[in-house]
Amino acid sequence: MNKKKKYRSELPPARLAAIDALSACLFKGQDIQAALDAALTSIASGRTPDPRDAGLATELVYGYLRLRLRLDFVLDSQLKAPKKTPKLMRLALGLAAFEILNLDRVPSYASVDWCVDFVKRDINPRLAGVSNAVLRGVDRLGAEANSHDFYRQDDADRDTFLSRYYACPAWLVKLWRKAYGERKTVALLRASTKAPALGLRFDFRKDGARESYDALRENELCKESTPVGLAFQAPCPECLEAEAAGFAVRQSLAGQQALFELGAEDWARPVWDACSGRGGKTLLLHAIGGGPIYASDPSEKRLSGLRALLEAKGISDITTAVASADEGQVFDQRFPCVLVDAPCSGLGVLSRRPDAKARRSKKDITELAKLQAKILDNAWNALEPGGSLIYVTCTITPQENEMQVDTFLRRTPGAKLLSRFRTPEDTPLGEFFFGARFEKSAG
Ligand SMILES: C[S@@+](CC[C@H](N)C(=O)[O-])C[C@H]1O[C@@H](n2cnc3c(N)ncnc32)[C@H](O)[C@@H]1O
Repeated sequence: MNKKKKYRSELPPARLAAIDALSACLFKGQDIQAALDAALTSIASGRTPDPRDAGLATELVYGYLRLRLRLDFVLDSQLKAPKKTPKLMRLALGLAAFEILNLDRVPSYASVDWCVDFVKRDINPRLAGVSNAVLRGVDRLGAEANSHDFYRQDDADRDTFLSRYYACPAWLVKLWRKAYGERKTVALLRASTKAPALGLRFDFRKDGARESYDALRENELCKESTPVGLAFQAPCPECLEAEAAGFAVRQSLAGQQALFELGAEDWARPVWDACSGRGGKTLLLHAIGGGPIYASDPSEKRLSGLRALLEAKGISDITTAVASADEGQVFDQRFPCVLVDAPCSGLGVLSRRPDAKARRSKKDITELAKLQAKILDNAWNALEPGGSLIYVTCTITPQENEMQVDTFLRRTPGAKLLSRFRTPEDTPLGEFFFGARFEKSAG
């Protein structure tokens, strides 16, 4: 039997799934959640994966991605030839270093063992000794590797220090410091290194859901609420029960807050949700104000997810269409309210989508800002006089947020800014949304 195959089957399942998912994400550009789902299905040979393996693999993958640049700096301090290290070996070492420095319940020797065996059997036997030495070195560093001083020992400038310590690409640190200043940047960076709050949205049409919401709001782990949602510092058994009973589904509370802050409870119907995706916000709007709602998205896959939900819930007053919203008329009518939950760089939700740190570049922001501007202009054309256009992003860049709003107002006669919202920097939710509400003059 091929040695490589033999060892892969011996690698602890959660580590195997984590390495496969991270390789697919970082080396082949796949979406991390899709890659993790595929890896977990594969280790369970197509069956439902063991929940403990799935839980550990998820913690490893997301924890590693949140701290990847910091872990790389730690590895570089221990490697004699960092640039010559094969990328799969660096990934395995980084994952093991993450366990050693951040997971108290995993003994260091266990992390060293699986990683050294993996390097020996799956990468190159001659690199096993180096791997062992590097990980022992990381273990000796201990708490020092999580201290500020470790990342500025070479008199690194402030941007470099922040980039290393908070594991964030230097271009983004620079952009945030210039646009938003020191305090806000550090708050954003700090949030990006931690898991976000668990957000739930309740479906009060389900018997028992209201009681579950009321009881859970009193739970000590509950951090914030909206009229239909709650956020928890960490998943508690009662929240998981509420999900299992069908009372609630996961949905970012920061995203819910943005809609409520922009007056979602009063938006006139019918609403056109022009970037509906799988319909998280479409269903929230339906829950608080009913239909009719028109939902469209260019992604057939995402929209079919929404259609399946509508069928399962027996909702008939949401009409769907696969369509881009950046040009032409999608539905054959005008609307008193249009929601543009825009495609964006996602830099406000790095805690939930840490793969964006590796995938996004400065150039993407310019491209996305152009697309957002086109969608805004086209949505404006579909708006009735006196109607409201709502613009929402889950990112933090001036080009996609404040500047986007300002330039839209400048080039659009009859547009008035009614309100603007930004998730406060001291939010306990770990995620940041931006939104604006425009009104079209009635004349
Ligand atoms: C932030 S996500 C929307 C999330 C969704 N509203 C929800 O709450 O679940 C942005 C969406 O914009 C869609 N999109 C990308 N390009 C678009 C375009 N040209 N016109 C309309 N939507 C677009 C993406 O497919 C994606 O589903």
